[in-house]
Amino acid sequence: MHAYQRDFLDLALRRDALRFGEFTLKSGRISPYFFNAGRFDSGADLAALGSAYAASVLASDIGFDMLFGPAYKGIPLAAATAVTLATKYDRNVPVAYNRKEAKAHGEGGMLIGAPLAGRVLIVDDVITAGTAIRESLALIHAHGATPCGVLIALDREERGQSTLSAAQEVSAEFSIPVLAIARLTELLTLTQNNPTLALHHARLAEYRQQYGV
Ligand SMILES: O=P(O)(O)OC[C@H]1O[C@H](OP(=O)(O)OP(=O)(O)O)[C@H](O)[C@@H]1O
Ligand SMILES: O=C(O)c1cc(=O)[nH]c(=O)[nH]1
Repeated sequence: MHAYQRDFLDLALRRDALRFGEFTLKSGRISPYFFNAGRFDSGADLAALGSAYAASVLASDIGFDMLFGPAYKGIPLAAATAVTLATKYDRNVPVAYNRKEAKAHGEGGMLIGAPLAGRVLIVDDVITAGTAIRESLALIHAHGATPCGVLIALDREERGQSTLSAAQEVSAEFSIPVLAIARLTELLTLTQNNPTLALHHARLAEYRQQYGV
């Protein structure tokens, strides 16, 4: 495990953004753990996340013109990443978000922020079965823009529509990279090696047997 992955998982555990128990997921799967990016709820937390996301994408060879943060939790993550890119790396990129329900008054519509154009990098919190990312990809295509990659904090490494993981499927089907700061693999390593988390390890491993790749 890399130091930046441990730092991210440690922060998530300290903030209770990573919890163990029984959680129903968007896919209907019942999971023994849950990543709630909404717990990164201070300026300092968002700055730390923005730095981790920005560093990950800049260390990759993904070329991008703008960021897109899917509602809801992708919104502050894309914003934090855009702020870091501008303030730390002198790279001012446009940023856009969507609404879950269309707005019928004022400016109206589903999209907020910069028009979707050029190479769009999706910034979200987590990928499970890939539904949210596929919706974002469809939205970007529908606006005539080009998705160029997906940047997430946690890849749960779960099966999508085939025997591949959702991240692998999206990557192969759309010919784009899916970059994650950490994966279930690192979480399993952490829970195995940390005495206070060891009791969760078996349930995570069992869940991986059921839904993982
Ligand atoms: O890969 P998937 O199976 O689609 O699951 C992952 C998605 O589920 C959550 O979104 P959700 O819309 O539930 O919640 P949010 O409004 O809190 O972002 C999460 O933020 C991911 O976007
Ligand atoms: O699959 C989901 O719905 C999901 C999983 C997870 O760990 N965190 C989250 O916000 N959603």
